[in-house]
Amino acid sequence: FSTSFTSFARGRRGVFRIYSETAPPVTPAVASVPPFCKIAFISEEKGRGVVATESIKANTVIGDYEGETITESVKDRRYLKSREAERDEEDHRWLASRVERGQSASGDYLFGVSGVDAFIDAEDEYFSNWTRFLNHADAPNCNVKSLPMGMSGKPRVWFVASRDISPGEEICFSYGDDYWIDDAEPVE
Ligand SMILES: C[S@@+](CC[C@H](N)C(=O)[O-])C[C@H]1O[C@@H](n2cnc3c(N)ncnc32)[C@H](O)[C@@H]1O
Repeated sequence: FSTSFTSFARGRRGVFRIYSETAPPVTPAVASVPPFCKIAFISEEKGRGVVATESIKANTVIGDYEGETITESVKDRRYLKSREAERDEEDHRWLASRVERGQSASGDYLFGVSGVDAFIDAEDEYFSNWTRFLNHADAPNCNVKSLPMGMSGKPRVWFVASRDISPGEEICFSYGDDYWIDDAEPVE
């Protein structure tokens, strides 16, 4: 099964700069980082990312992409400007909760899982884990895999090292061409 990474608000980089001048809060996503890597500020363009602190062997499963599992129609109401008017009370509560907790709502952390009407939204750091900080690279050192249903009964998306990774290297995967459709271009 293939999986696509989705962005709805390319160019809204402001959301990534909010924390760049002050220490970011230790959210559950930040606290979940495993011993073999750390979350670090990479650059103004990329924001934060994940850097290996230990050697990681090729084919190591490095982690699962965790977040809120939502349907395509919920995803569209939350993030598409053209569908904003269709938001129901729950959608409004969801947005207010993000704002209250200082969480962005850019739509840049969505994984569409093939074979099922499901997107994993890892934008909210209180409902996701460290893998939300993995940045894109054209020549990545890890691959992404997915299944429409894992042992939890929900879709499963996970990352596997595609080659040996050395301490100090940024851990990245390829978001795919569809992610960078608007004005923004990835940097290496
Ligand atoms: C899933 S987030 C990755 C974590 C993000 N860097 C952060 O600080 O929360 C995806 C966003 O990171 C930035 N990004 C990731 N890889 C990039 C790259 N190679 N070049 C430029 N921006 C990148 C873009 O703003 C993109 O929308």
